[in-house]
Amino acid sequence: MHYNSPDHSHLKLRSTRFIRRMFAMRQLGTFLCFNPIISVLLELQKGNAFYVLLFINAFVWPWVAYRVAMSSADPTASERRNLTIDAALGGFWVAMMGISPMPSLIIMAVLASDRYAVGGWLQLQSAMRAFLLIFIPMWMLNGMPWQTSFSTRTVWLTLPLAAGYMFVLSAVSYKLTLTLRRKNRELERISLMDPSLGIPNRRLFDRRLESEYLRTRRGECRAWLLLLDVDNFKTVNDTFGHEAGDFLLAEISALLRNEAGEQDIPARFGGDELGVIVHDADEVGILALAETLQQKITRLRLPASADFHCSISIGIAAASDAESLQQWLSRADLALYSVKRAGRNGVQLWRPAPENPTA
Ligand SMILES: Nc1nc2c(ncn2[C@@H]2O[C@H](COP(=O)(O)OP(=O)(O)OP(=O)(O)O)[C@@H](O)[C@H]2O)c(=O)[nH]1
Repeated sequence: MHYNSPDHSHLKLRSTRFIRRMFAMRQLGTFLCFNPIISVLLELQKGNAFYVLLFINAFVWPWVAYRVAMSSADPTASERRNLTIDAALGGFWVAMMGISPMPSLIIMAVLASDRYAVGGWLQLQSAMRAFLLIFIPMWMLNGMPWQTSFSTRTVWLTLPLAAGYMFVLSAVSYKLTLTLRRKNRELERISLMDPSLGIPNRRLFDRRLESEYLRTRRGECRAWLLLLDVDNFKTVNDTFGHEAGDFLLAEISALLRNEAGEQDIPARFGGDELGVIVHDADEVGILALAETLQQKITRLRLPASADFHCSISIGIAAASDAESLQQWLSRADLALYSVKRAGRNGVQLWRPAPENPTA
């Protein structure tokens, strides 16, 4: 059974783009090769049949290759075969020109760099094989000529191929590199965000936690960690459904995004647990932020129930009190746990135990 995965149309679009790009490059390449080759063929006084063949290669073959690839069940593989056929055709014309060095070397260089740019060493290997497979017998049948001299006209007609095609090839490669860079950045962003809540995920959270901890140790800022856990979230799911639970988490995340400062990081810690790394604050400021969050979360409503009241427990720890990253995290967790144990809906700041006055 043929199965069209959700990716199918995307893959098809990608191979269509590849074939279109190759079509444009082939049109340009065969056109630029046409002029120096015909110049050498005229110098060698080849028969009319060669001119017709060259015309077909330059102006008909790109269309045939395009049609064949587009109608193939595997367009990319078909286009790769076309690239190998290009090399075989190149081998034929180099043999017919008696290896006239000026156009032959440039044609071989263009064929090699183009194949390598598209498919690396493997594509180049099959192109080289195809080139030699046609070149050797054709050159032998042609009487193994060695055409060492070439006219000024041939030189002038070869120059656009040497300079123009290589420039276009570099421009295409550069454009592809830019696209790849953009996609990499996008992938990196996706891998660090929680897709349903639109805030950073645990991976980014852990990274930033470490950098904020180190900055606090260096005295550059005073970072705090707030861990937030929705109270009785399971009951929300069980009473109003999973979608209502998702809605509530999304609303809380939006609130965290709005209330957090520009340099603070709200993130999903996992499940119904969220966190905020506050870059720089004093104790008064951090407690004020926690209380604001608590009050605003209490005011959230579910679309299905106007009577619903949500509450949240918040544990806080200062990076400056902790001797390690793990200790910072576990102290915020301990503070959160003590709010839960005390009946939920509260804020607890982890503080060092008071010194023993008799000690
Ligand atoms: N809707 C929804 N539910 C989730 C998601 N992630 C985790 N949960 C649920 O969140 C619930 C968390 O439940 P518990 O860890 O028992 O905590 P609680 O019910 O909030 O109780 P306390 O934390 O003790 O107040 C579980 O039922 C999870 O299935 C999510 O992305 N969406």
